Amino acid sequence: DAPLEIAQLGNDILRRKAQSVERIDDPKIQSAIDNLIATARLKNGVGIAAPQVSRSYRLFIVASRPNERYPDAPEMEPTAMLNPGILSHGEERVKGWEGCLSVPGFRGLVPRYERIEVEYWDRQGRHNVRELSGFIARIFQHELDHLNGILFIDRAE
Ligand SMILES: O=C(NO)N[C@@H](Cc1ccccc1)C(=O)O
Ligand SMILES: [Zn+2]
Repeated sequence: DAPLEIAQLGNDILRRKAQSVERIDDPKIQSAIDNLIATARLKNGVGIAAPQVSRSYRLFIVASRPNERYPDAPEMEPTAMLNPGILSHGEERVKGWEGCLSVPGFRGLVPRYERIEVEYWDRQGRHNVRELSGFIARIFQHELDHLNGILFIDRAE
């Protein structure tokens, strides 16, 4: 579970469309999940996506918890989300501050949907459909962008 090197802005892997995960029970996928959780914790991140540790898979971790940058972040168990997607969203967008472990030294005001209905497969291979809102919805959208080669600076206003 050694924390992994985080790709920085300018690294081409951050601009690629990541590949769908075919076999969730593949030991390579399961160890990537463990490494991502360890890396997010070490870097005090509230989320992290596989392309950021140079694994171009459609996989990220959402691990919201209060920290000095986001003191009112909700607490949740770090959750691996595989082959995620947004099924529907409300009209309302809200601007909020974001940063990125791959873009150190920058923060930006980014508009995100306030409420989204999402689907993803968890690390046990179960299909999940959930309604997300607020900061957790923001993290999901930030991480989903990473799987499509989009960074928050592309959206910051
Ligand atoms: O770079 C990442 N994830 O890709 N980590 C960001 C995630 C994030 C997302 C949305 C709002 C604030 C912060 C972090 O600072 O933990
Ligand atoms: Zn990021």
